[in-house]
Amino acid sequence: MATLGAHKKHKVTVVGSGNWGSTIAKVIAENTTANPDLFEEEVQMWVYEEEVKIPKKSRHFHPGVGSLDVPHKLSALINEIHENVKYLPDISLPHNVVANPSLEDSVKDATILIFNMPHQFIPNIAKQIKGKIIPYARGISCIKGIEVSEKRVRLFSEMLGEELGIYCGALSGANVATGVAMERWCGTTVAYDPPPVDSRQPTPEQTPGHSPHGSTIDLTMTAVDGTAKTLKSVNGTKYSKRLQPLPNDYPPLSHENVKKLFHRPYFHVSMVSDVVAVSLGGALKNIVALAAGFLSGLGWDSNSLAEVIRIGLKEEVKFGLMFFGDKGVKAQTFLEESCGVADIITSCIGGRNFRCAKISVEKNMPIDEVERIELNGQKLQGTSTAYEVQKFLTSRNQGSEFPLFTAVYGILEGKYKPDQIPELVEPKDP
Ligand SMILES: NC(=O)C1=CN([C@@H]2O[C@H](COP(=O)(O)OP(=O)(O)OC[C@H]3O[C@@H](n4cnc5c(N)ncnc54)[C@H](O)[C@@H]3O)[C@@H](O)[C@H]2O)C=CC1
Ligand SMILES: O=C(CO)COP(=O)(O)O
Repeated sequence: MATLGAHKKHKVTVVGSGNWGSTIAKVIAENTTANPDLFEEEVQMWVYEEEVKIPKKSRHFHPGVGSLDVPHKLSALINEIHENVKYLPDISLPHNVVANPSLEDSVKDATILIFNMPHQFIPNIAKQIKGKIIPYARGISCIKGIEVSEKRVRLFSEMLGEELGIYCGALSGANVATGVAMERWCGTTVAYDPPPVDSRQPTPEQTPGHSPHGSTIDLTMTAVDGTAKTLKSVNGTKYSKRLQPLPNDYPPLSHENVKKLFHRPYFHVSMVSDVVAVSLGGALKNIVALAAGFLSGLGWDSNSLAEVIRIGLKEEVKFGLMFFGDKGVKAQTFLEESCGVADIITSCIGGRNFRCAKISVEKNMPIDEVERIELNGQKLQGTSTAYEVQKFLTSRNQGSEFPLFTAVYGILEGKYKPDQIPELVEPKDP
């Protein structure tokens, strides 16, 4: 897409610096360097500050050098040695990744915000940056989780869009972070489907030939003269305030340009418009991976894991169509894209949820305890998602329609044993 007339560049901030947050900052920083006409080279990465010691097994630890054996601020250490020794050890980060411990400062000038942290921390982060970001900023959520309140379930792309008054897309795929960080080939799916925010002057995001909106757009167009009306909803996402068009002096955020922010030779991006399936696939597969881990812990083999994957995929699609059917979700996205089938498979082979669930059965230990011992501060997303999904299904009396999700919840609660999974997921006679 031509960038004629554009003279500003997008400034990108990654909000989060865990295992995946640091990896995606690396990917993006490589791409801002490769695309200097579109993006400012420096990528800010917000770091939840903590004191860390350089591990003795790290290549940065030199015995006898005293300063290396004392606690350091994580953000300062990242900027000094260009490595996140706690959450992404042994991977060099490009020098244009700049760690920033101040959340407000890191986001203040960004036109593109990449949200990438364990989902339980997002509501608090959204509260802190509300009103402190550029009003026409755009977001991409890399978060694999969902937000559940009393009677509704929200994607984090929706939640961030609504709370911050910006458009937010989603990135998700079969992307165990260490493999991506080591530049081993995989695919990912990016959903980016912003509404047309100006009826008279199409925004640069409206790429010819890109007819993105997955479902009927129920929104009030804004006008260029300032008599803009409030956008009510886009694909069902309610915006608390008017969506601001991206000024024309920025390069358009077309699918082509968004892809340039993420695509690498080792990280192949498929652009879609189905934000729901991309977000839900990433969230729900974490529950499925727990089931696979429980069975693997019993010593059951790949046949059992394949059955868990099959049933899990079916429940993902059903959940999407049942609760987000009005938002343009497509079964095809789950079945064909990395964010669906491929993510379930990798997560049931090598993800943290799988590994910790397996160990919890092998050692007969609560999974929270395994998480604490094994993950060095990284967070499991499947356990909280299993509870959140169950809370939502129970409030609608629909738990029995999702037997695998319900079985995982029951195992976490101690109500069932992992070897009961087969009988729990067996279809009941009508
Ligand atoms: N690690 C992986 O292989 C992948 C993870 N994801 C998803 O990416 C998201 C982020 O995960 P990771 O980067 O792996 O995180 P992580 O599991 O490494 O979590 C640790 C992060 O949480 C931060 N943190 C701890 N306490 C905090 C607090 N009170 N407030 C804010 N931040 C706090 C830590 O500073 C650290 O950055 C999750 O939704 C995850 O499901 C997606 C693809 C791959
Ligand atoms: O999302 C992932 C792979 O795509 C990683 O899953 P875990 O959080 O279970 O490690």
